[in-house]
Amino acid sequence: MKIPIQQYWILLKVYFRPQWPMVSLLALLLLMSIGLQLLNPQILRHFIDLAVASSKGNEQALNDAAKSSYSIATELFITALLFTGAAVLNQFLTLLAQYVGENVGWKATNELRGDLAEHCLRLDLSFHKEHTSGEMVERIDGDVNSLSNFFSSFVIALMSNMVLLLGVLIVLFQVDWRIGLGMTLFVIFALLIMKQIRTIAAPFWVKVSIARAEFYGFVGEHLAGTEDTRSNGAVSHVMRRFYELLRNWLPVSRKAGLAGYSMWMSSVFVFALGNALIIILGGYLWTRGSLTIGTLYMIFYYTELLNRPIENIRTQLEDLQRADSSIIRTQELFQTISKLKDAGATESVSALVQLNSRSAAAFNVDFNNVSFGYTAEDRVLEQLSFHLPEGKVLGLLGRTGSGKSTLARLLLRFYDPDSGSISFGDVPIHTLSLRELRRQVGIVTQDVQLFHASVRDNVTLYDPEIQDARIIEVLGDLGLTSWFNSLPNGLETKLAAGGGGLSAGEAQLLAFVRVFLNNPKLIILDEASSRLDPATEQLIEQAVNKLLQGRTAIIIAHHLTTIQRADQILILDQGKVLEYGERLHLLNDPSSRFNRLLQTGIEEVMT
Ligand SMILES: Nc1ncnc2c1ncn2[C@@H]1O[C@H](COP(=O)(O)OP(=O)(O)OP(=O)(O)O)[C@@H](O)[C@H]1O
Repeated sequence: MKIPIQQYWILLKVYFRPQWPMVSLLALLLLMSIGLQLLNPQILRHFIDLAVASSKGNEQALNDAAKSSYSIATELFITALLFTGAAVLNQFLTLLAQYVGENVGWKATNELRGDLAEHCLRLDLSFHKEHTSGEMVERIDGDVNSLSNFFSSFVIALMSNMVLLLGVLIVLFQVDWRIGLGMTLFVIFALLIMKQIRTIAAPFWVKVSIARAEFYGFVGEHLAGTEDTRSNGAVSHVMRRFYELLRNWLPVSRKAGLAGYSMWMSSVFVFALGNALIIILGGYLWTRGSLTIGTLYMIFYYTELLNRPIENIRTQLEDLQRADSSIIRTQELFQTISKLKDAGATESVSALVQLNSRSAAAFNVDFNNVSFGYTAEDRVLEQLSFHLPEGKVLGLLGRTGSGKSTLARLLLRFYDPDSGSISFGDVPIHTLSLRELRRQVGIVTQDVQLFHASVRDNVTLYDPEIQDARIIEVLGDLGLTSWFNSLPNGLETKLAAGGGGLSAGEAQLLAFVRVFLNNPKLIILDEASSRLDPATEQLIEQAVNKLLQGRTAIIIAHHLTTIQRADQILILDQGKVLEYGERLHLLNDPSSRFNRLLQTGIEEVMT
C-alpha cells in the first residue's frame, strides 16, 4: 500500500517543528558539503590541464603561469593541497551532519514513541485484551525504530541528494550543453525507473512486521507465563508454536529481501547505462577537440558523483518502503479510538463540582438497569440495579464467572455498559473525566501488580507530589513499620520484578498503601480467596477496617469475616441479581439464599 505524501508531511511537521534550529543547522551543513563536492572536480580539472600543458610545453598555459607570481610546480602543489583540503573538510562536515541528524532523528522518534505509548494507555481494556504485551512492544518500539531512519536522514538526505543532483547537472550544462542534456535525460530516466519500482516491496515489509509482531507477542506472553507452562508440561506445545511462527516469518522476509534485491539490481543496471552514455558522448567530443583531457576527466568525476545521489535516493526509497509499512501501522494505532468517550474538561469539572457538593467524604453508588457483555452475543451482566448509600459497604457474592469482577470494571469505566447507567452521588459516571473518576475509586485486587522499581514508586505510582513522610505514616498505620525497617534502603529499596521477594500478604498490604495515598471515596476490594497466615490476615483485617472508615465500599467477598462487615448483600448468578437486601434482614430471614449460604459455609459455595 502506498501512502499519500501528506502523511509524511504531517508526521514531519509535528515532530520536526519543535526542533527547527537543529534542523536548519543540519540543512546548512549538508548544503556546505554539497558545495564542496561540486567544487572538487573543478580543482581536479585545473590540476590535470595544468600538468598536461606543462609536460607538452603548452605556451599559453606556461605564459599564464609565468604572469602569476607562482611557478607551475607551486601552482600544482597549491591545487593538490586545495583538493585535499576540500575533501577533508567535506568529510568533517558529513560527520557533523550525521551527528546532528541522528540527534534530530532520535528526539523525533522518542517523541513519537511517547505519544504512541500514551495513546495506547488511554485505550479501553478491550483493546489491551486483544493485543499481547509483546505485540504492543513491537508496535510501539519496533515500528518507531524503523521510522528513526526516516526522521534522522531521509528527508534531509533526500533533499540534499536532489540538490547535489541538480548542481552536477548545472555544472555539466556549463561545460557542454550536449553533455548536460544527455545526463539530464539519463537522470530523469533513472528516477522514473526508481519511482516505478518503489511500490514493489512495501506490501512484503508490512507482512514481515506482522509476522515479527506475532512472534514477539508469543514470546512475551510465554516468558510471562513460564511457570504455568513448565508446571503444566506445555513446553513442547509452546516450542512447536514457536517454530511454526518462525517458519511463517522466513518466507515473508525472504520475499521482502528479494524485492529489495531487485531494486538494487535495477540501480546497478541504470548506472551502467549512465557510464556508457558519458563514455560515448565524452569520447566523441574529445576526438573532435571540443574538450580538454582535464574536462573529460572532470565529466567522468561528475558522472560518478551523479551515481551517488541516485544510489542514495534509491536506498532512501527502500528505507521509505520500510517506513511506509511502519507509518501505516503507527497510524492505524493512532486511529484506534477508545470505545470509551472521555468527558470533556468543562463537562467533567461541573460534574465534579456537583459530586463534591453532594458528598464531601463518600458518595452513594447507583446501578440502574445495567446490562453488559464483552461481546455482542454474550450477556455478562443483565438488568443490574442497586442503590448503595454513602459510607455503606456492599458485600458482593456469586460463583466464579457470575460477573463480580466485571461489575468492578464497569465502576472504573474500563468498559461502558451496553444499557442502563451507573452514578456516583447521583452524578452519571460518564460525565466525569476518566482521570477524575479513577481518582475517586480505589481498587485492591487479588492480583497485585508490583513493578521493578523502588518501594516509593510502587506505592505512589510515580507521583512525585506525595511526600515521604506521608508514605511512612501510611505504612505505619497499616502495621508495615517493621517490614519497612527491614528494607536495606528504605523507600529507595528496589522491589524485584512482579513483586518477587514479597509474600502475597505483603503485596496486598502495599496495594492498600497505594489506595490510602490516593484517598478515594469509593473502595472496591476483591478479597484474596486463598488463606493467608494468621498474622498477615490480621494486618489485612486492620487495614481494611481503616480503609473503609467513612468510605463507600464494594467488597467481592470470599470469607465469612468480610461478609460481616457488609451492610448490604448482593448475590449474583450468571450476571443477574439472585438476591439483594440489607445483610441483617437477609440474615434473619431463614428463607433467604444468603441465610442458606451461611449454613452451607460460604467458602465452599463461592469459590
Ligand atoms: N475480557 C473478557 N472478555 C470476554 N469475556 C470475559 C472477559 N472477562 C471476563 N469474561 C467473562 O465474563 C464472565 C464474568 O467474568 P467475571 O470475571 O466478571 O466473573 P467473576 O464473578 O469475577 O469470577 P471470579 O470470581 O472467578 O473472578 C465470565 O463468563 C468470563 O468468562
